[in-house]
Amino acid sequence: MNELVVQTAGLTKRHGSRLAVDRVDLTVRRGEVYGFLGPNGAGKTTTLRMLLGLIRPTSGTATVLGGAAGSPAVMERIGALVEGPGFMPYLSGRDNLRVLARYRELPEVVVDEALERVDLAARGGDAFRAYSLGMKQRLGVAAALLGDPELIVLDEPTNGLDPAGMASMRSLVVDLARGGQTVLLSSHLLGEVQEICHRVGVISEGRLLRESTVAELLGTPRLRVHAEPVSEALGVARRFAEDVVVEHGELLVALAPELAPALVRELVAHDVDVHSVRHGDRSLEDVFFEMTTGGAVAQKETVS
Ligand SMILES: Nc1ncnc2c1ncn2[C@@H]1O[C@H](COP(=O)(O)OP(=O)(O)OP(=O)(O)O)[C@@H](O)[C@H]1O
Repeated sequence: MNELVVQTAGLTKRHGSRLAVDRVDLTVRRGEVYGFLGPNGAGKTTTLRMLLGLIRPTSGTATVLGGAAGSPAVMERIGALVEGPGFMPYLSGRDNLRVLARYRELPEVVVDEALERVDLAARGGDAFRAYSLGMKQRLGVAAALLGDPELIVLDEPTNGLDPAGMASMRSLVVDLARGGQTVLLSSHLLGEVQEICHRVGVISEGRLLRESTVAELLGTPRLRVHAEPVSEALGVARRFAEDVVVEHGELLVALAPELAPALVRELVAHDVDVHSVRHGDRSLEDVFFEMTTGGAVAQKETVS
């Protein structure tokens, strides 16, 4: 599981005076779904294109499946949906895949296998132009799956899809990883990354700000406690956890949920009225906002 499928060192791409990707060191491990997460213009597509050898880095290196990014021997083992796939509108989905399979000298059987995996077998005979956006995206993934690649690179695979299309794309990605394939996908959707990725790399303005598991990124779970008087509650809570803040009149306590009953007992023993205790986990969105703006998650009040 710890074998590195992708490793970059100081990967940099400059367009004129603009640094699109700035000294990125990222690692993707075999068998994982890696989420490359960042706002529009952060440098995700540029990085993926360098990993696929579609553009050359200005400096730095990228090793993919043990070889140089973009080398023919490596590309044979990668499937990618990075630029919109160039399908022929009047050919059926199946015939479009047949063309690709023939070009790559793959046996015909891989076409139906790929259609099956993306749940398009029943509509494989329909013309590409008659496909919904979701079906077009799925066909793009099917094209990436031809030849059973070890690494699948998907640039914003759910972009433009409706909620049902997004859900089906997410479950497809999860299935691919279950089948042993490594998936590197980019996204600006935090919830999506939180739901399906094992590890994430957070990129903003060309810099990789952090690379870790989603759980590590979210940190210790928090309890959100509505209790009064707040100053008394704060004093009690600080005996349980170092990290306690007051937010919108409630305490946010960095404490495992199983310790909630003990905290409540102690609050009550100190004549504090406990109105509610909820899980107050930070979302990936909060963490992301903090990282990319360097600001606080929310307005914090100070209580003396
Ligand atoms: N060929 C190019 N010439 C000049 N600037 C470019 C070129 N390609 C990308 N850029 C710039 O590099 C930066 C990173 O772009 P990139 O497409 O990699 O971002 P992204 O994270 O994929 O964003 P999006 O989600 O919008 O696709 C942007 O500021 C973009 O305008």
